[in-house]
Amino acid sequence: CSDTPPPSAPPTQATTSTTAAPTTTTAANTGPLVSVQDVDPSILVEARYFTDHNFVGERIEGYEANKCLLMPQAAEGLKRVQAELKPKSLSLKVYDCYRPQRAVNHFVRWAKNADTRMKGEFYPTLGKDRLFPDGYIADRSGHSRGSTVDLTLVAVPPPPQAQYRAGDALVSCTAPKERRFADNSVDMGTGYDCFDKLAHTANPAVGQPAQANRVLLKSLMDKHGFTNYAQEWWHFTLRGEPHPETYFDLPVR
Ligand SMILES: C[C@@H](N)C(=O)N[C@H](C)C(=O)O
Ligand SMILES: [Zn+2]
Repeated sequence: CSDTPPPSAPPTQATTSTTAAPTTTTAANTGPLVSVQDVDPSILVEARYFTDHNFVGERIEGYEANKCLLMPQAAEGLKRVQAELKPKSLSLKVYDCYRPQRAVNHFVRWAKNADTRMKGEFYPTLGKDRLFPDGYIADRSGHSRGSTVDLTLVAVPPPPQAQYRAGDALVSCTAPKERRFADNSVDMGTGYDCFDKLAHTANPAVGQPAQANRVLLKSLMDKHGFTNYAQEWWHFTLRGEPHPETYFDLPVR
């Protein structure tokens, strides 16, 4: 089954819950969220929305650090997946974890403006006006509930990661791995946040070994309690998540 993002009118504010009592004692106020690297330091973090290398082309509001915050239950699930990957000389790399509601609101504002500077890589075949209606971005995202994560697989030891600089030439995320942006991940058939049918997890047009890599990631995540979103091979939500109705707005710091 898939975690279908519910359609709804764009919220102007998070429903809740910045007032929830903190359950951790970290320096930053992370409410009930924990840093995944405190739970398993071997999990790689490349928080794309903290950088310019994303579909908007600039750092997204609410991301103040290269950190992955999640509910403890979700972080523990990732730790179990990581343990299964270790004998295969593979690691998880997370691209996005908890997403503040203000970041979602930034996406909503961006969708209404005329800027298409990142189209060539991230939505090469779709108008940006289709990204929300077609389900590639949600105006009420599971990420804001703290139990949804975008992630991939990386070989261990991890190859060096290329750095994107604003203004670099863009290559379609649907291009073969050798031509598209040099992510240090294994081949998943498309780049991250590739808003295209080729990113649909079960798309048979994806070649081997990318298809096998998708199956491996999905099956291990499923085994440890996460459900994949059928339109995005990288997007998973914890079943039985602890705050299914709460859209948090604490910054990631
Ligand atoms: C934007 C993309 N990374 C993503 O997470 N999409 C889903 C549908 C979401 O916004 O929740
Ligand atoms: Zn996602």
